[in-house]
Amino acid sequence: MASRILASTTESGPFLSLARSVPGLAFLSYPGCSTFASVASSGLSPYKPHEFESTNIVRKKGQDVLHDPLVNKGTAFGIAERERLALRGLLPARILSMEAQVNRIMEDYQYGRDYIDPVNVKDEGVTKEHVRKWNVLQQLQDRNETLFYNMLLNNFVDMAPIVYTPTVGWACLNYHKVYRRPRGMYFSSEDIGEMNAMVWHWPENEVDAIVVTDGSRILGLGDLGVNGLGIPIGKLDLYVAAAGFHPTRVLPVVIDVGTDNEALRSDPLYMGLNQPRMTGARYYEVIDEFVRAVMGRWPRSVLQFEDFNMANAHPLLHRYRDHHMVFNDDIQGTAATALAGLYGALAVQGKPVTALKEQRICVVGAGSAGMGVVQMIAQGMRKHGLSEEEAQARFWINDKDGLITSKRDPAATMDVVKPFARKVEEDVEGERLLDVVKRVKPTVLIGLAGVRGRLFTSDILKAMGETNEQPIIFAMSNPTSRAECTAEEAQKHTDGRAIFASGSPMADVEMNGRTLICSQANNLYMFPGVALGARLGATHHISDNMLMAAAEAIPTLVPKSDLDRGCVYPSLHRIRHISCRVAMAVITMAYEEGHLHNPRAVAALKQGDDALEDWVVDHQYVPEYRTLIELPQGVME
Ligand SMILES: NC(=O)C1=CN([C@@H]2O[C@H](COP(=O)(O)OP(=O)(O)OC[C@H]3O[C@@H](n4cnc5c(N)ncnc54)[C@H](O)[C@@H]3O)[C@@H](O)[C@H]2O)C=CC1
Ligand SMILES: CC(=O)C(=O)O
Ligand SMILES: [Mg+2]
Repeated sequence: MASRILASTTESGPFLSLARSVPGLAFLSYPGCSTFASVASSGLSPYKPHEFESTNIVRKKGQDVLHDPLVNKGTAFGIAERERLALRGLLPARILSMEAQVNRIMEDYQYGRDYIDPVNVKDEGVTKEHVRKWNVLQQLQDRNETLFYNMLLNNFVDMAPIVYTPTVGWACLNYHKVYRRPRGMYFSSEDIGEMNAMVWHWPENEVDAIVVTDGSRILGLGDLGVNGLGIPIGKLDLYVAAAGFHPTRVLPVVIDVGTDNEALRSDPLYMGLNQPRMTGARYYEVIDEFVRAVMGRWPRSVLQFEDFNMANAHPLLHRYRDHHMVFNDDIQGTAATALAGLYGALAVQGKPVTALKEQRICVVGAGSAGMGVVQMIAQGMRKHGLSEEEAQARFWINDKDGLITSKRDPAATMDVVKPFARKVEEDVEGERLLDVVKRVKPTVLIGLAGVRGRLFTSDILKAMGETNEQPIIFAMSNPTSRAECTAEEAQKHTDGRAIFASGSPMADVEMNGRTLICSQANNLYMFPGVALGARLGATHHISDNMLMAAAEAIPTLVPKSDLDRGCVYPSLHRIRHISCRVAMAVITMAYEEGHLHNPRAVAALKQGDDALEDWVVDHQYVPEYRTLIELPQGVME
């Protein structure tokens, strides 16, 4: 071994002379330093000019390569390097040239975040202030996750709209421009046959929660391909902050099967496969292999499906839900959230939960979210005594072609919709929303269509106000640009009598000296706690009854004083507590259904609510600094 070592990151000037003049001195420069050390120790001259050309050979693997600025090439790593350096799965599929990478950074260098189309920013209901804050938090997350989560948890109401909707929508639209380093895993249809090996490139042996998207329906923004990864990242930020999952044990994933978004595909900065979206059996083959691979390595993990398009969302849920702890947030999380909100709204009206079965409910949007909501509310109505047919008859469902009736072509109607199609004598198939509202006089109007242009027009809102003392109006589409109406519009056209909630946060409305509350009807009330309950309880799967129990838990957390102000949901200031209660509801229902497989959860449950709550809280990650070194006994940190 060399007895004396000189280390430097530069190879010039005085260092080189010194290296040459001292016999036996090993000169360490990066990379390729080991060559010098061994040359020196062998007794040969330490200096051979060509050896100062770095050897380029990297001994690291996986994330250690990506996180080493001296060797990292990011999306420019070629296929062979990705293979040999265990990078497959850690980078998006498309290989970018250095020139493309330069262009991405140059735009930022020249114009800052302003180059990211300010019109687009405004259009999405996101301000420049949102973008600035997103940037600050994203950089912090890359530097220091403990600090990031400490801030997010302690400023949840202020910061959730930055890491989550609506700003996350903007981040997804611009992901190919704002991308700086990878986060999470990337699988693609090119990886068929390789996924079982690729999952081992992820450095963590323990993963408790995975959120996966195929980017096909990102919020109401459509097909964004791999740009959609922003959503699993944002959701898992909330898993950590809101529910207390450990940040090293959550895994965001995007599955790249191409995109039908041609503008994105042809953008030189886009990082996904340059192919149309894959469909049919081959698509399911990709997803099956992915599920097998992640569940093979992390069998105790919860797997949340997020923002899959309508054609695949239901089939995928049913494909896996009996075999793994799988749930679809858009179908089930949204459904439980909407039901919880309806119970909350009834409480605001001073009515009992049983009044659910008296509601006439008009739903706009018959996709994953809309039909999930309809099914769960119907299940709630059945619980309160209605037959299946009676419950179905309390819904009027509208899609892009208007009111759905039994006259609709069955081939063009999803199976989940058919039982709710109006069974009518008169021909009202395709009736316009305004006419439906005027004719039916619904007590509840729910929007989950996800389209631009306010679907709840002033006439529709006025009609709701004319027939209801306190109309219940939930404009649940995200992000803000896709909401069916604003809180202000809802209140203005109903003389301030609406019980209103929106999917993305909106400000309360000041009217005639009163503050009219805008609640946030978003599945963030559900998914962190549902996953926490399932993971802690080892529930094997996630049943509809568990989600129903979670939905019923939420309204009990709204204090009377908040109900009097018109709040439909508990305050997000208490998100940890809310997620804990949701987790407890899931655990309790799992026990009743015989699916609570963690004996410690069973033991806590049997000691009563307080003990169960303490047990759940004990398992929640707290973002505080802990010492990272072993200290001798008696030595304080
Ligand atoms: N607040 C929340 O927690 C959640 C909100 N959402 C939002 O719901 C929206 C829809 O999501 P998915 O159901 O998954 O989408 P989807 O694509 O599965 O369904 C959209 C539905 O809207 C209908 N539609 C389209 N244009 C319409 C129009 N002009 N009038 C009436 N209906 C129309 C379509 O026919 C389809 O039935 C998105 O904006 C999404 O962000 C989804 C999940 C949770
Ligand atoms: C909130 C959510 O999951 C969505 O808008 O898709
Ligand atoms: Mg979603």
